[in-house]
Amino acid sequence: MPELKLKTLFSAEEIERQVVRLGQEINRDYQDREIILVGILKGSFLFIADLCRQLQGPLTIDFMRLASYGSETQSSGIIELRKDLEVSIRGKHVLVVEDIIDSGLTLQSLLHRLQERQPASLKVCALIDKRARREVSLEADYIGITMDDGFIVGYGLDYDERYRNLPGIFLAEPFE
Ligand SMILES: O=P(O)(O)OC[C@H]1O[C@H](OP(=O)(O)OP(=O)(O)O)[C@H](O)[C@@H]1O
Ligand code: HPA
Ligand SMILES: [Mg+2]
Repeated sequence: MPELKLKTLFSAEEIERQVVRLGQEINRDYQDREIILVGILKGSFLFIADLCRQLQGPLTIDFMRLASYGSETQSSGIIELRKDLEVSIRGKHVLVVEDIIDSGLTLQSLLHRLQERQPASLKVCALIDKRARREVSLEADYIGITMDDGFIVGYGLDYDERYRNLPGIFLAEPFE
């Protein structure tokens, strides 16, 4: 695979500022209500690790693994469930933690699956909201950073499984 040419879009410091702000908003809204944080693997692993350390109320953490991009830069449209939750969410306050909402297809499939399990509430926190390629009209309840089009990597986001470990978020220039 050729090396991508990367341009800094959001620094680690900017991401940290947004994670702290999101934590404050979530703390204010949930107060002492217990949350089940649902991280969507793999992309959200760094975001949920940082976000959960900003949260002050009682919470538990579980993960789902959904995938549709593989080695492409556009959604295949087929949202594959590779790992389900291990806990029941019935009657619980669920907060989904996503790294990015792009076409919206992953979130649409996810919310459909989770709503059927009758949680007390179901909200979404997304670090990145990329609106240019949205195919379904969905909004997150908590949004870190909004951006225009362009394929990004870093802070959990990959291209063909690489670059997830970068501390900031970068624009992959060949895909602009
Ligand atoms: O709004 P969408 O167009 O559906 O895109 C968003 C989803 O795509 C990516 O997952 P991916 O399929 O790449 O799996 P990964 O998290 O394991 O990288 C990303 O982590 C989101 O879950
Ligand atoms: O821009 C992106 N980068 C990495 N993964 C993604 N999944 C949806 N959009 C993106
Ligand atoms: Mg991916």
